[in-house]
Amino acid sequence: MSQSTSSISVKKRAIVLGAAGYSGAELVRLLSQHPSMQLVAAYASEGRTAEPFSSLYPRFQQQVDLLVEPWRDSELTDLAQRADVAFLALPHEASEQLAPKLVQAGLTVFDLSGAFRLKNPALYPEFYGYQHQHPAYLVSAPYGLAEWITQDELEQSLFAVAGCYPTASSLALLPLVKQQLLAEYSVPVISAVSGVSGAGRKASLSTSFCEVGLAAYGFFSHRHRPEIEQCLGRSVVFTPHLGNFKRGILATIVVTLAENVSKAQVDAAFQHSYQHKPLVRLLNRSPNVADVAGTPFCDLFWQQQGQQLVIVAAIDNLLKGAAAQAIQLANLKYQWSETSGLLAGDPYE
Ligand SMILES: NC(=O)C1=CN([C@@H]2O[C@H](COP(=O)(O)OP(=O)(O)OC[C@H]3O[C@@H](n4cnc5c(N)ncnc54)[C@H](OP(=O)(O)O)[C@@H]3O)[C@@H](O)[C@H]2O)C=CC1
Ligand SMILES: CC(=O)N[C@@H](CCC(=O)OP(=O)(O)O)C(=O)O
Repeated sequence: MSQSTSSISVKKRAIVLGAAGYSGAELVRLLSQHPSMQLVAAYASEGRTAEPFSSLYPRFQQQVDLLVEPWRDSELTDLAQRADVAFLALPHEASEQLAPKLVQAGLTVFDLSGAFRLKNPALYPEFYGYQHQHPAYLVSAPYGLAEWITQDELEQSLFAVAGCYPTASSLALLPLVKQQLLAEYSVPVISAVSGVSGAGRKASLSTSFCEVGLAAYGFFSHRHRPEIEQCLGRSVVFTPHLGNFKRGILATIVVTLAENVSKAQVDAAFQHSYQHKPLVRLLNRSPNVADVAGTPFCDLFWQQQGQQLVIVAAIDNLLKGAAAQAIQLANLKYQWSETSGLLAGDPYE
């Protein structure tokens, strides 16, 4: 067997569902350049006609040559003979219906939606507006926060990739929670600003150019609050904001430390958590969304005064908060380099 044939034969064959959307488009871009995965098909909703990816996203002309086809459940027939891995960038309810079918068809599934993130099915009606139909998968699907996932969890076939605001918030807070550095009574206060791509590509008045300024929303009621609380095992106050920029999230988090926690202990908690994690950068200056937009990194910074600690986290919502984290999880699952396919060829302008 020639070298090129043998290297092609070990590649995982990937499909993307939701490829016409913002996070799906990032999956298509990243998978097209991934050394160990081959993107074999990309799908949008059933109502569409097949269209070149580069006509949906003209900046990819002469870079990504692929047809985005309408998804029909008939694709499930013999799918395992054509693909190994599915990345879903779909609305939550569509993912909830499709992911179990894809797993049963024999594929490994990385789901970017919130459909499998919450362990408690009773939370779905309140925070997602529907009754969960597949609670068994809520139990088995690992929560896909890549820096904190365990080897045992990586054995599973369905991954609930962490949400965008929760990725920034939990990466900032978990080192302190794990080292028990927070005051018992401290309720972390998370204020986070997202760019408009966080709301998806579909047109809506509230995200149109002339409407977006800078405003808070979702007070106490956003579906990411229970997700962050589940990840940390403690209550938080979470207030998202929509800002007038395209992509990125900046989360500013205020906590109260336990008595007598030193700066050295706080520094050590972050160093210990992330010293071997290539996609978390610990900064000695305040992070800027401009420095992470178009990258798979989470930038973290903290400042302490007595028992008060402010942590700032910045990510690209579509990358570390979605597509890049899904690929990072696949890299970990298949024991490739954690950053494989994530750092080269960044076309963001
Ligand atoms: N945007 C972000 O920052 C983040 C998004 N996510 C999650 O990723 C998912 C996708 O988000 P986003 O990219 O913003 O969404 P978009 O609205 O930009 O794209 C959604 C995609 O899903 C397709 N789709 C919709 N319904 C169906 C269906 N029933 N069957 C098959 N395909 C369907 C759409 O196809 P068509 O265009 O043909 O309608 C489109 O391609 C969501 O669950 C979101 O919560 C996660 C983290 C961050
Ligand atoms: C700006 C904006 O509207 N953001 C979305 C969250 C982004 C997203 O799609 O959420 P997941 O990460 O859970 O998938 C919102 O507030 O609902």
